Amino acid sequence: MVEIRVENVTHIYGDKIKTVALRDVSIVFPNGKIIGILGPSGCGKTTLLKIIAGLLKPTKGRIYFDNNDVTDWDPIKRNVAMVFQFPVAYDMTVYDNIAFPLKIRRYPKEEIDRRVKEVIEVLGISKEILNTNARGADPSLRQKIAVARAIVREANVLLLDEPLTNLEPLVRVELKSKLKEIVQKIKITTLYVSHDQAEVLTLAEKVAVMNEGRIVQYDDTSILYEYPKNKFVGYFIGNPGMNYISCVLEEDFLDCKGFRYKLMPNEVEALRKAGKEFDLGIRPEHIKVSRDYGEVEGKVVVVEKLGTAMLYHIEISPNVTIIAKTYMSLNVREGDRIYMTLPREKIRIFSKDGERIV
Ligand SMILES: Nc1ncnc2c1ncn2[C@@H]1O[C@H](COP(=O)(O)OP(=O)(O)OP(=O)(O)O)[C@@H](O)[C@H]1O
Repeated sequence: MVEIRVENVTHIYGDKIKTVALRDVSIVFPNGKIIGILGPSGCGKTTLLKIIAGLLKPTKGRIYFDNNDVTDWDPIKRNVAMVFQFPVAYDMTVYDNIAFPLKIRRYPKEEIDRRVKEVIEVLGISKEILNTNARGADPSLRQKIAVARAIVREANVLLLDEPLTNLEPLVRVELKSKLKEIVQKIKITTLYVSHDQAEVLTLAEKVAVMNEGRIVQYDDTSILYEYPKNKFVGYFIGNPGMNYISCVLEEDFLDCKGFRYKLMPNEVEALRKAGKEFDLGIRPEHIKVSRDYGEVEGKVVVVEKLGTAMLYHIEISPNVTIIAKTYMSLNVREGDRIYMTLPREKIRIFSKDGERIV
């Protein structure tokens, strides 16, 4: 296991039609930790993983494993293990599939046996199927075999690119907790890419959020959620994302059209430096809703269910609708009046160019 340092990496695909996939990315992935990479489709997540693995040479910039500059090393020399969305099962027995990386490195037979036994135990692969052909295995078993093959040798880095995406929900939960257990046990530096933010936020210790080829925030999961650096992260993290209400700074309050938000003296000072117009941000689950009282009044325009939660879309002034998420049913219908309380400690304020100020 190693610390991975990405320094000023830019990657451009194509000669005639150019696509800039990464723009001057610098980031450090600490030794032995599991780090998530989140971002919308096409933001450059897979390109970054391929560059770290040595499958792609960056157009510009360097990659370091500890103090070694590995930019010109091939994937084998880097000793990186990878698991992708569509697991590869070789046309051989389950045992041979798992033992493959050890056999090509000419490990002694007893050592191979010992390691295969260890990983099948951790992953819950039954001994009975070791001699069956892996091609016939169902998708969840094939993915377990792919993970087993990745961890059976002492790789420097484990790269997981959407490893659970094609699995049944129950198997996803099982394999997710096994992955966490494995990374904690063998302390391998792991990068985990997924579209599923809930999956990444529960597995990873720290998460890098990407957008348009850049890292926009790299923090502990609770900080990303509570203190998004900008409006993009506030909206991207969360389900649904953060609400934004545009407002204007007056003497010592924000005029949010439907209501006024009283500011503390230090907030007034910080906002004055940044201009006149802002966006007040609040997460749907932090809004307290009531049929009888609250500081902000609105009209329910849509009621929908999201799993066990209720989402109320509430119009607080013409063209301004926010979403409140609650796990209690209030027995309100579309068209009803509703009242909201916005807890001070949960309110964030962003400049018009999207950066968080308060
Ligand atoms: N081989 C390629 N040739 C040209 N453009 C490419 C190639 N691979 C990726 N791209 C482009 O580079 C950008 C980043 O792609 P990348 O696959 O790294 O994003 P991603 O965040 O992994 O997306 P997804 O979540 O959809 O897999 C996208 O605009 C994509 O279309």
